[in-house]
Amino acid sequence: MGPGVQGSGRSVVTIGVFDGVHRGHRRVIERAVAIARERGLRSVAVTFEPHPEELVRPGTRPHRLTSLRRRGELLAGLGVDEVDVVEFTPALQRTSPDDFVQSVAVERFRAAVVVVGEDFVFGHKASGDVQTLRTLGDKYDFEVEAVRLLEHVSSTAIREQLAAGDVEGARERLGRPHRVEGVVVRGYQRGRQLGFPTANVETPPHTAIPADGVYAGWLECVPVANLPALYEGERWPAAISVGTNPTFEGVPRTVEAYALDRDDLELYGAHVAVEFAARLRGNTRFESIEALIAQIHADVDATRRIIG
Ligand SMILES: Cc1cc2nc3c(=O)[nH]c(=O)nc-3n(C[C@H](O)[C@H](O)[C@H](O)COP(=O)(O)O)c2cc1C
Ligand SMILES: Nc1ncnc2c1ncn2[C@@H]1O[C@H](COP(=O)(O)OP(=O)(O)O)[C@@H](O)[C@H]1O
Repeated sequence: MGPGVQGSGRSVVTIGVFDGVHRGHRRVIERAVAIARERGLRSVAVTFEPHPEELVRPGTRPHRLTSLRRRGELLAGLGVDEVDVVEFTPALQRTSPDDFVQSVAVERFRAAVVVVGEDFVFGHKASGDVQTLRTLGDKYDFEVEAVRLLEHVSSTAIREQLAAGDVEGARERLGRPHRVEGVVVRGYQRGRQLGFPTANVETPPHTAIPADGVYAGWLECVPVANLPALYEGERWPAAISVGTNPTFEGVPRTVEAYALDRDDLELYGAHVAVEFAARLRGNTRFESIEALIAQIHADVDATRRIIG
C-alpha cells in the first residue's frame, strides 16, 4: 500500500457475484485495480454469498463455477487489495438501490470510484442500473465506471457449456480450464484392481460438474485450512471420469481422477482440484472388465497426447 492509500482511506470498489471469475469479470476487476493504482487508492472487490439468484428465484440454485474460497483466491490473484463478502440476505434483497449503495459502497468502503460491468443491476427487484448508479454517485460523491461487456462471455453460458460436456468452450470463456474441488473420499476400491487408482472427489452441492464422460486434464493438491497438507501444490496430468460407472451396478455419480504414471499416492482426506482440459468420450457400459481396462489405457494415451 502506498501512502495515498492510507492517506485518503477511500477506495475503488467493484461489485459483482463474479462466479467463475471469467474473462469478462476479469476486465472489470482489472480496470478497478488499474484505477486504484493510478490514484493511490485501495481496491476492493465486493462479492455475495449465497448467490443472489437463490433468493431472487427461490427453488433455483445455479451450479457454481467457483466455490467462495476459489473466487477469493482468483480475485486476490488479480491484484485487488481486499475481497469482501457481503451476505446476501432477504433484507438486502429488499433494499432500495439508494440504501444499497449507501450501505455497501459509501459507508462500508468510502468509495471514490465504483467499477461495474455495463449490465450491472442492483437493489430491490433489480431496479437499479448503471444510470441509477451514476445518479447516486452524484449524490454521494463517487465516480462510476461501467466496463463494456465481452460478447458471449457469461457465467450462465459457461454453465450451459459444462452441462453439455463442452469443457473446451468453457475453458475459452473462462480463460483457464474449469475446475471442481473437494476432499478425496473412499470409493469401491476397484480402481487399483483395474490398474488405475482414482481419487474420488466429493464436490460441494450445486457444483458445476461437466456432463458425464471421460476427460483429459489435471489433478492438483490444494492446501486449505483445517485439512492435512498432502503433496502441497503438486499437479499431475490426469485421466478423469465423471458419471455412475455404468459397467458396475449402483454407483452414485462421481468425479474421479487417475494421476498418470502414479500408483503410490495416498490422497484420502486431501483437498484436491480436478481441472478439465478436453472431452474424450461419453461414459459407457462395457461388457467386460477387460474391455473397460483396454479403453482406459486408450484414454490415458489420449490424455498424454493432449496434456503432454
Ligand atoms: C479414464 C477413465 C475412464 C473411465 N471410463 C469408464 C467408463 O466408460 N465406464 C465405466 O463404467 N467406468 C469408467 N471408469 C470408472 C471406473 O469404472 C472406476 O474408476 C473404477 O470402477 C474404480 O472405481 P472406485 O474409485 O470406486 O474404486 C473410468 C475411469 C477412468 C480413470
Ligand atoms: N495415480 C493415482 N491417482 C489417483 N489416486 C491414486 C493414485 N495412486 C494412488 N492413489 C490413491 O488410491 C486411491 C484410489 O484407489 P482406488 O482403488 O480407486 O480406491 P477408491 O475406490 O477408494 O477410490 C486414491 O484415493 C489415492 O489415495
